[in-house]
Amino acid sequence: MGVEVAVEGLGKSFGRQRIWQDVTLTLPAGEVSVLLGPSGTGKSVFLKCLIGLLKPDAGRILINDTDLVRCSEHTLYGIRKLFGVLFQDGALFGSMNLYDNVAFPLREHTRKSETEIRSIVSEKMGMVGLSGAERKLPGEISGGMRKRAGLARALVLDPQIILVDEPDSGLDPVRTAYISQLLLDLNAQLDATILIVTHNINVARTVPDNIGMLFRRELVMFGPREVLLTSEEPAVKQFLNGSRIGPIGMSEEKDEATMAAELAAGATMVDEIRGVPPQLEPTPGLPDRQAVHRRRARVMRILHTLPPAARHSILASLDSTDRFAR
Ligand SMILES: Nc1ncnc2c1ncn2[C@@H]1O[C@H](COP(=O)(O)OP(=O)(O)OP(=O)(O)O)[C@@H](O)[C@H]1O
Repeated sequence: MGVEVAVEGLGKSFGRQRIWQDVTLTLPAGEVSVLLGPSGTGKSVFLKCLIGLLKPDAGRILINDTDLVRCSEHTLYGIRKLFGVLFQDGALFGSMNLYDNVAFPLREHTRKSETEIRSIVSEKMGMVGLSGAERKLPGEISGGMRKRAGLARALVLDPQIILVDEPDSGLDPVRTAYISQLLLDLNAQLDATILIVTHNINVARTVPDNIGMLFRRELVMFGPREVLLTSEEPAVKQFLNGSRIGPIGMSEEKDEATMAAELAAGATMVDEIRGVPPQLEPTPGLPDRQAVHRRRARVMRILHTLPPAARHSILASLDSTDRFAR
């Protein structure tokens, strides 16, 4: 099963530019979480802090009781092996075919024989639907295939935490739907903790168990998907509706005067989308997601702390058996 990642009071600046501060959240073990936020709010910086590529200025990142922010290089090297990362463009080596790209971490970090490597590479390429494409070069395949190859490479060391940076960037809506399904299927098969960074509203609405959002250099909220999807917080509503109306402006945030002028002019969101759509389920034939059962128990424990709309939505999503069992 995946491991929990607890982030406490994290802050990061570059020189005098503060990216975000006081970010506190827990990625529950084995669950799928999404981190949303307008462009430039520091989502990728957050991912890089999680894997120790950037050092936060404040706070802690706890994994298996080790604080990544303060541990030795040696310990960090060990903890990094728990992670699989899919970077935006797949980050493949252009001169290597897909097989060698996917095999690369195994050849670098393990002493496995070429026979063992062949079996792992073909298993992972099969999982992402790329069997048969082993001899292709990254330049010869589509962006969607490159992402899937990057995902296969992220999986070869059997990660317990998978970080995915904008799986939808550069993909059409149909390919985005396929990669969304793939991420959920992988969660069912591996039970790994997954964090997806995106600004794709459909991915946020249908894939994760938990959602958070960065805005104005802070984490606006993080919690069960129902909390953010039913939120009345203006920035969250605006973002989920992809609307110009609200506090998010062209260059991150609007001033009060502009917002007041919009309201005075009677601006409203066109066709506002509300409610909590059903979450994607694993492809038939795959195992159940273990995370669903753990999450249900976890959410029921914190139900009384959640806003009424989220509570209502969670209770409505439970079937009669669940209600009976409570
Ligand atoms: N190594 C770095 N040195 C200095 N500034 C950086 C560095 N990396 C990122 N930044 C700055 O941090 C801010 C946040 O960048 P980041 O790429 O994390 O945003 P993002 O939310 O992922 O954006 P997008 O959705 O557009 O990908 C930007 O202003 C960027 O210029």
